Amino acid sequence: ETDEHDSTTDFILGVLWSNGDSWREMRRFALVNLRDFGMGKKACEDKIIEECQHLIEVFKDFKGKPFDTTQPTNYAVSNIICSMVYGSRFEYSDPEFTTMVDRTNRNVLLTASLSIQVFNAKTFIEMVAANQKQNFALFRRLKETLNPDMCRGFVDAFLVRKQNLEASGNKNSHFHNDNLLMTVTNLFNAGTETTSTTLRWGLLLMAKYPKIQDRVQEELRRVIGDRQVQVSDRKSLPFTDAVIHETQRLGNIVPTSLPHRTSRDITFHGYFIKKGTTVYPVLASVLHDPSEWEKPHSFHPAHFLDKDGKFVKRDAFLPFSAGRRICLGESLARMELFMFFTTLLQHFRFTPAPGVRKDDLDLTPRGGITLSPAPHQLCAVSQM
Ligand code: HEM
Repeated sequence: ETDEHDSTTDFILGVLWSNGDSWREMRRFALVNLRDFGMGKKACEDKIIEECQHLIEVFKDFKGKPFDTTQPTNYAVSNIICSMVYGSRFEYSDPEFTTMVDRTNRNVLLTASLSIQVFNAKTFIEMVAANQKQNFALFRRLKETLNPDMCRGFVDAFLVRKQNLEASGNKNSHFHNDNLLMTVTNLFNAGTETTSTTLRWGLLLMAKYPKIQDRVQEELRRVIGDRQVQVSDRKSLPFTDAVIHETQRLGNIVPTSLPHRTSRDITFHGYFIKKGTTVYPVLASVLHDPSEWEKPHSFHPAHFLDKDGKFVKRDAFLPFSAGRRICLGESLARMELFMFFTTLLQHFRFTPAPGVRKDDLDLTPRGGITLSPAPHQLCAVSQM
């Protein structure tokens, strides 16, 4: 009964994609088109494989010296959603791209707590406005070169639909410039920081727990060897799959999901909740539930393995939330996490910076709308 997002969501995402018919139509259009542009399919797998190579080059350039993984990981992950939305990836040296990604990343951190939200509201709004300006410039360029018979990405598909509706005299549709901006911003924001943060948790956990990293790398060597990992390999990599799931479970990176609003009066677990009340679905109540998990607060990949080492699904694994507003990008995020994590672990051994003991690697999350690792550096020691 909480299909609606609360208006705080608009503030957090910097957009107005919250409720009613507009949400329904935009969500449907985004899903259909992202699938057309590869979400969950081979085309997307190929894009991720290409992006992995760019990310590997950046990691290699550090030559095993310690570095902060945030920016390159953000850029690589963001490029996947960019290629679906705008129709092309960007170079990591392109300031038009990097400033947009960096601003989004900063804005997520600015939402750390309510008092900081108020304090930072001006900076937040300025950065949202700057990203909007850049998006309008990108839309303009795409519009100038639009070919209705060959859509390059989501923006093209939206513009073509808008033009067709206008040509048929429909002036009241949801396909207007504001909704284009909102939907693109939603996809860009939701599709970058979440997946990148999860991936960085995964690398940090590997440096912190080298014996688990050993087992992942042993499995990758035994099952894959030197060849490129493919999505279809997942079922043959149960330990690695369990590590990725456990990273998402323990990481609990979207701790309060997005604020929802009850669409009618309801009694839930004996509590009366009035229509229109803001509800925060606290995902830790399932992800860290002591009645569901043997070691709720430890990194324990065996949560997802049976006694024979086979992968097992768990009902309380809900990092993407649930219900009608469940994460729209779940299949994309799962594919990205699997492909990026396995490819990086094939190529590199992740260790703490020299002089830092693995026990000193801090797993206390840094707050915000997402929970990310505290600032840290890792060494990526080349294995191939
Ligand atoms: C590990 C990565 C990710 C996690 C943990 C995650 C988690 C979530 C969560 C918890 C929500 C809120 C659901 C609710 O309101 O109950 C959400 C919404 C959403 N996510 Fe994700 N997400 C991830 C990646 C992505 C990606 C890659 C995309 C890109 C397409 C994406 C697009 C969205 C959108 C558009 C919504 C809003 C859906 C709506 O309001 O109808 N997410 N996500």
